Amino acid sequence: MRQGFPIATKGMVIGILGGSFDPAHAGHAHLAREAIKRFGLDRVWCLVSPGNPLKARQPAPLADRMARARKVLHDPRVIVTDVEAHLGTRYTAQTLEALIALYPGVRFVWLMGADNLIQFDQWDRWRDIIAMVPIGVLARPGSRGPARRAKAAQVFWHSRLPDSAARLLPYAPLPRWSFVNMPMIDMSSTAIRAAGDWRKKP
Ligand SMILES: Nc1ncnc2c1ncn2[C@@H]1O[C@H](COP(=O)(O)OP(=O)(O)OP(=O)(O)O)[C@@H](O)[C@H]1O
Ligand SMILES: O=C(O)c1ccc[n+]([C@@H]2O[C@H](COP(=O)([O-])O)[C@@H](O)[C@H]2O)c1
Repeated sequence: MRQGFPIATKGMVIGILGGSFDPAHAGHAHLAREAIKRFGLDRVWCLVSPGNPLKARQPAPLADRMARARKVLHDPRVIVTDVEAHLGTRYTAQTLEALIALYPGVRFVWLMGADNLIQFDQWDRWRDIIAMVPIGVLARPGSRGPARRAKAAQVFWHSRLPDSAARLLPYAPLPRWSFVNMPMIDMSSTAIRAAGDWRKKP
């Protein structure tokens, strides 16, 4: 595998948590651990995005966000990667197409907090994304109700796997998604940024 591309072997089940990670925090680490447990994943790849196409605000430099994410997400099963910068992709549909082609025999699951499901129908080619990989949605404070009423959830309601069957998500026929509840951590990058420049802190 080329430099900058995480290693995966055939048969592995990998959850992909895309995000700005501006900066990474305990909520991300918690989501990754819970996703491994609930969906029976071998690894979680945290894809530190060059920039969310829906966010006008320019994030902190990628290298700073990567360094902080590596500190916060220190778990041997969690890989922090800037693979989108190496692929040259910005939209999730493109990224997934590239990863699926590059890693034959690897099963990918796209992970997101419930807040992302609310605006998922605004993502580029969102219906293609749900046709490409199963989607695991994890509860986030304040977002559970609105996420259930989200357009994507409504349109694909019949494709929802119940929380109790979440371990089947990586293997279920597509389209398939699951919403799992978990003990929630009320943390956000927005709140950390509001408290000051996180790059100046140890
Ligand atoms: N506390 C949390 N609980 C559950 N999911 C979370 C939590 N924080 C972030 N996530 C999820 O992690 C992914 C990446 O999030 P992101 O990097 O945008 O962090 P954020 O805290 O939401 O940032 P911001 O406040 O800048 O929007 C998203 O799918 C988001 O829903
Ligand atoms: O592809 C899109 O249109 C799209 C629109 C909004 C967000 N995303 C992805 O969703 C992930 C979460 O983004 P963020 O900024 O909310 O952390 C990250 O991987 C983004 O690239 C993707």
